[in-house]
Amino acid sequence: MHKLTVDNLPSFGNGLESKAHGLPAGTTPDRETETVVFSNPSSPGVWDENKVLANGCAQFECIFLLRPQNSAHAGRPPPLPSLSAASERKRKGKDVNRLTAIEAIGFVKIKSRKIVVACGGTQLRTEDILLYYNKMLGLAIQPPPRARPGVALYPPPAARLSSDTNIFEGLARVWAVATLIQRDSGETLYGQLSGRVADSAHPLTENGSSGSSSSGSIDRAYFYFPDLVIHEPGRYRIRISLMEMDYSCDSAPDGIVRYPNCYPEANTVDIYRAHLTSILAEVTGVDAKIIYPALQWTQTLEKGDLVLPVPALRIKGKKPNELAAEWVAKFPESPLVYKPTVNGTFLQFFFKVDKLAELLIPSILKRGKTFGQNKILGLKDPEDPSKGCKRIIVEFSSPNIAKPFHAGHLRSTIIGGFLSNLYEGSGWDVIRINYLGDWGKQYGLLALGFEKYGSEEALLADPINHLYEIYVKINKDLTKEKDEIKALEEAGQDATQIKNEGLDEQARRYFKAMTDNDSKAIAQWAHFRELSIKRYKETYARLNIHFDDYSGESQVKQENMDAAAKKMEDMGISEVSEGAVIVDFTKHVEGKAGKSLERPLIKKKDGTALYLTRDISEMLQREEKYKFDNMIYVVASQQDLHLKQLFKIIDLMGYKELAKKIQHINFGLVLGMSTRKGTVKFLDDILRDVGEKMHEVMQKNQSKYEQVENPLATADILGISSVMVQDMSGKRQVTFFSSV
Ligand SMILES: NC(=[NH2+])NCCC[C@H](N)C(=O)O
Repeated sequence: MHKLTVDNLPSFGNGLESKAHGLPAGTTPDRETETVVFSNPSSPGVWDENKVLANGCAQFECIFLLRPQNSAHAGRPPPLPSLSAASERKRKGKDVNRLTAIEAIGFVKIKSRKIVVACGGTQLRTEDILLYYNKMLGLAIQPPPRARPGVALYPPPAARLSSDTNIFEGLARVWAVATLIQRDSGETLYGQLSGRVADSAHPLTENGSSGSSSSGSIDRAYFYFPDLVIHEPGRYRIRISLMEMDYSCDSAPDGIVRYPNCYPEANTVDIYRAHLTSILAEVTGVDAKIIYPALQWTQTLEKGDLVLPVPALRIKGKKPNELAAEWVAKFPESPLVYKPTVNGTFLQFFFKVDKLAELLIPSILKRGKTFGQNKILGLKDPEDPSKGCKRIIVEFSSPNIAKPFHAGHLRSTIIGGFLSNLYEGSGWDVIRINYLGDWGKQYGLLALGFEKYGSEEALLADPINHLYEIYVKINKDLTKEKDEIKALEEAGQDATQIKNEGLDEQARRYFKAMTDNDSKAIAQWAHFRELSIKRYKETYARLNIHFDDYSGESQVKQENMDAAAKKMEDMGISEVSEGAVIVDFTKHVEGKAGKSLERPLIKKKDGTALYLTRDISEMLQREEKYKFDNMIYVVASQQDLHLKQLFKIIDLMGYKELAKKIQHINFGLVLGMSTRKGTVKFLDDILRDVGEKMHEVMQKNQSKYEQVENPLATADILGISSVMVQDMSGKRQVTFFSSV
């Protein structure tokens, strides 16, 4: 961009303005005079309360009489354009000389500092001028002395802003926009003025360099329009409008429509959506409320930054592509977007890049770590923050103690972590729950295994791996026992003794002791659980993930399961089948849907509860404990059926409100997650492996590698990040292959 400083800012220079400024003719105003012309009470631009317009803007104006004469500026005026015979005739017939009369008008609204232009609003139009400051502002406009149709105005119009208060801090949000107006009728002439019609403020400090102000001095800024072209001869006024974006959004003044879901203060793209909506409402004649939600993000940038599917505007009787072409033809010049393009039945919008950067970068700098967050979304009542925010439970990761932390758990951890952060960034109160697999007969078996193979020392040193080793060993023993029983029975021999005293029976009894609250059994189990959680926490911390509640299957209270079972029985949801309790969905849900839900077990013959039984009561417990507004289960799609059964049972039990609040977020499995070493069993191993792989890759470029300060730690972070990013970049429901 052309860079201006105080010294090369084109000066007024031709003496004509001095007349308009009340200075003796022929004098070239010095810089100070130029700048403060409108705050000079004797100048024509004096503030006049009587001119407060209906829209709340005060207007003061200064007419510059422009006649041909030698200008004093250094640059040469551009050559006259060669005019076509037709326009030459038109020009002569209308007795318009080659110069276009230009009038500059400044509008300044002086009121409270509150201002809304783009805030959820519709007002980001070139003709809108809303600058609210609590102190007087001076606006000086320097029009060019000559203007020729079809040739860039020269010297380019520039506007200066001055204030005796500090305006620099708000300057990133101030823009000036040039609009061409028919001199007599006052009509706004879209399409007749081209070039860059909008500019953001360039701070101007006393010493001439851009930057922050020194306190006590007058803050000044300038706006510059280097390439404005008026196409047809005529008499015009150029209006320079100042506008300030207000991203704070705590209130919208009367008359400004707020689209639902429009948060420009949090999301710069919403400024564009609001802006496009106001233009499109005019161009299409469709209600803005229909247009705004129809403007969508694109998947890839070559399709534009925003698209409008034309059929979404529900216009009957015309083909969408014809409508699109019509609208493009009518689309006015915009400071923010290029003319849209038609692609099939879509209108594609491309943002003007320099403006986007000017809007986006200050917003990023200002908001720092909170950039991208929008806490309003999570409010119970967006109009009244005192009512508090909504609460969501995200249940994710949920590994099983003493069993491998497999790829499914990893994906659940990553997706659940992201979801939690997204909700948190959206202002929800997020409760992260890890629902551990920590209950059932297998934990009785694990305790027996520990008696046989365990060591307290090894347990303390590495609980997760040690418990897993024991689990593998004791399961081997169990398989052996089962084989023995099978062999005996096949040989027609009696296997009762093994059945009554074997490992399986002992495990059952041990687990029974656990459910009966036997203190010794419970203490041992709790010890395993605590040590495992401690280690999990350390690993999760490497992923920047934490949980608010380590719940688990063990935490479901027996009395709650009894109550739920009774309720299901009373309501006729469950029934006894071959000594066990089941839910036969074909009896409750008609047709195919009922059939596909199958006939899950609720209680085994021996009266013990199952995975599904525990999930039912756990959900009711969570509702009681957390009084959540929504709950998400992040679980692999392998368990789709389980969760469908769970949700349906809750619905059948009459918890209709609860049933509406719960959601299963599933995902495909990651296949081929084994690694080169074939030793990946736990999250720690996965993270170690990806770190090592990353380190290998880094070493391939030795010269770069040497520049890395702490290569191992860097590789570790890069490895973890790549695992997370790779997961999120793939489609959630797709099963994909991955190998380290
Ligand atoms: N509420 C639930 N059932 N959550 C899913 C738990 C996942 C289970 N622990 C597993 O590893 O398969």
